[in-house]
Amino acid sequence: MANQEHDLPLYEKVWLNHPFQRVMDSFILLLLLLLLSYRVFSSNNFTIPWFLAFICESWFTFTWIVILNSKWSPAVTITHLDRLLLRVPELPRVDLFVTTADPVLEPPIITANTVLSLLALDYPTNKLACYVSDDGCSPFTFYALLQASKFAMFWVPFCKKYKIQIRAPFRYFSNVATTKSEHSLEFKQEWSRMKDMYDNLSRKIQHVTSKQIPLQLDGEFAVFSNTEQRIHPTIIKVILENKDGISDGLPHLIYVSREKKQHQTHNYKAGAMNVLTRVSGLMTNAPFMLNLDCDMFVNNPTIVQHGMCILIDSNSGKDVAFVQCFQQFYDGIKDDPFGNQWVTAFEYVIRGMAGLQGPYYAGTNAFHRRNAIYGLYPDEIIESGRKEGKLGEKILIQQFGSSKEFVKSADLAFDGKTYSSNDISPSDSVEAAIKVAECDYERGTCWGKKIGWLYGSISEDVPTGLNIHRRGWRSECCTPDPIAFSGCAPRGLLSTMIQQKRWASGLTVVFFGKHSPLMGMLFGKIQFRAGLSYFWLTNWGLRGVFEVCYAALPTYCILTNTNIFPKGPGLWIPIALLVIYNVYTLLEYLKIGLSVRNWWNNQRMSIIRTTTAWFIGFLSAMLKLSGISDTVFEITEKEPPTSDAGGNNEDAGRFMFDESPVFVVGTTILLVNLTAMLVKILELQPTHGGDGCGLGEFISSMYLIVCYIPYLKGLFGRGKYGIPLSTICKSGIFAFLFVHFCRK
Ligand SMILES: O=c1ccn([C@@H]2O[C@H](COP(=O)(O)OP(=O)(O)O[C@H]3O[C@H](CO)[C@@H](O)[C@H](O)[C@H]3O)[C@@H](O)[C@H]2O)c(=O)[nH]1
Ligand SMILES: [Mn+2]
Repeated sequence: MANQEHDLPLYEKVWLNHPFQRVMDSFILLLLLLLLSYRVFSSNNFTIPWFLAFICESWFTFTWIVILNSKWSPAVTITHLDRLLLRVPELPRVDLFVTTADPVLEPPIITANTVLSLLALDYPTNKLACYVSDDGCSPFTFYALLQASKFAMFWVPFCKKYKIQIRAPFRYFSNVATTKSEHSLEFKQEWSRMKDMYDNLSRKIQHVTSKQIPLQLDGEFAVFSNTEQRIHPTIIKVILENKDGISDGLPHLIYVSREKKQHQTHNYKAGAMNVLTRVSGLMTNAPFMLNLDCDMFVNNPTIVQHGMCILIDSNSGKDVAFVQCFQQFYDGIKDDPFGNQWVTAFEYVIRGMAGLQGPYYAGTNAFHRRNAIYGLYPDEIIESGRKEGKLGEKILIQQFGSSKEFVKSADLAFDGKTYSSNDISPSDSVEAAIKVAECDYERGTCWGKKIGWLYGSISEDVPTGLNIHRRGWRSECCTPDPIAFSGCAPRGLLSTMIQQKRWASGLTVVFFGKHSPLMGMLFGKIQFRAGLSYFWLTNWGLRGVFEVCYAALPTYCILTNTNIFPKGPGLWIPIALLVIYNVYTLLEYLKIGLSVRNWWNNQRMSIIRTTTAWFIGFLSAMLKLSGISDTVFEITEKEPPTSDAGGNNEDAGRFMFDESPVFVVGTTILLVNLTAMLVKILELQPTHGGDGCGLGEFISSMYLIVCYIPYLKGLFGRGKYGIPLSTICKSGIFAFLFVHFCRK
């Protein structure tokens, strides 16, 4: 009987079928092809604009095929915790990674909450170790973790005793009403005690970070004296150590700030992740790792069990390298005005990828198999060991660096062996760990090139995932109820644009680099459809170029009184496309319970984002690829938890601008279109013998203006709600040049 239970699968994968979606997708594709053939076969004219339109539309058709390919075989995974729990003694160890990089943009209280939610996971605590990487080298962050670890001694038992779901205290206390009568008196008392303790904790952290109370850099903190954010030696501190290996205590908690030297690149988050991988390899060497950004917290305390159901399943889990959970956000502004909650992308595209070789790695909310990160191929594993003969120590040192201790741990990881619980005592390995966190450690090794998190792109997540898929691994989504993790999305237009620009730029570098999906398909084991679905993601920057070009065409036509769209019956093709595409996407939104407003906001933002942030991102990627300037990882600002937890301040959802070049592009597009409208209405168009501009161009230009209405308001807005004068001037010059060039 027991044996039989052992054979039951721990998870199942179910493919979904959406016939309506397939019909609509195909119909839209048909219309696109019709439009293309119209262009080819109409003897109308073969002018440059006509040709450009053809190129752009071919691109859009290709993009549509990519999207349709990604969406067509959606799958969900169903995990069986009950079956896993029959094997509790054999549950594998899991190392938990959190990254933070700036105590101002990422308030330490947020990181502390992430860590608290991890410490309180429903998983044997002797099998967990939590590592925090602090690229900010901030005594404040360290202080916050130290205080949080003291609070954890009360918080974790409280959560487990009362089966609390949300174990990040700031969220728990902000949205749970606990004075309900069904709660016992004992619970209410403990609840208030916890709340007082948490308030006290956050007040202390607040006082220190706001420098109301100066932090003395002595004792535990002495290592932080004489450090600068970008120049300091490695600091590793074991904050909590589960010395007796008890399963219902607290996990290990380790603070890591890798060495930084002036003028030495540190490869941003990818560099931090590789250091965490090595440090944890020395200390606990768990076969699996979970990585979270500091702005995410555990929303489902059983999530590690869910993840393990997939990864240790003896059948279909064998070739799964990582398990990706959706990125979902709390306190999202109503109706998603800046389009950064990505609900439909996860629901349709990423679920779709899950039915192919698997979702891409999104940088956070993912469980990784350690030896896959170390470069193992799935077919090198047989049963629990490694098939091929062992790599010699010499080769391992070449690949993994000169730490003998680390090489030994990597060797164990390759063999699928782990340290026995009794051997684990993180504080014994601090010295060796400091060494592997040094700047020069990676020199000449394969870190960041072939193994670990890959360097070179500021969207390190995508090439890292591609590199894993390239070896023939699969990945899976894990979407339990309640949702696995919850985090904060950028709150304003500015931070959204910074994030979008970074993604587009990083993804473009990937697209043209040696870790591109195409290379993975040609020379690696990325399956055809999976590789194609990666195009959806890696093409974001390129999409910006085509959309800017396509946006310029109708205005050019209006200004010069020419046309790119068919006239007469042919006009119905683009019009039908516009209408049907919009109705179809609207239905997609309604189907998963989103509002019409949400749909429109996202629709509009997709135009604004593509033509501005993605376009600029593409340009910056080109500068990087041609070696002119490097790109930097600009960190998204995270809002500290405030008293008005609903985010109901008056600025929420309002468009605010600054002097960033992304707004110059948008304002230019708007100004050019307004000019074109003016020219049309005042009938200032040149007259010539040819075929003049028609309804198609007019509708396109109007549609763009409607999308850009927030910018139109910004032209007249004041203060932060207005587009800065300098931006308007720059855009004015660009717009003038464009109009002038057209009229010539
Ligand atoms: O030098 C750095 C820069 C950033 N980070 C960390 O990277 C994470 C992500 O940074 P954030 O500013 O929050 O960026 P987002 O745009 O929200 O992140 C998304 O995009 C990134 C790639 O651009 C991915 O790494 C993330 O996982 C993904 O959530 C945070 O934990 C940072 O602390 C570092 O550790 N070191
Ligand atoms: Mn983030």
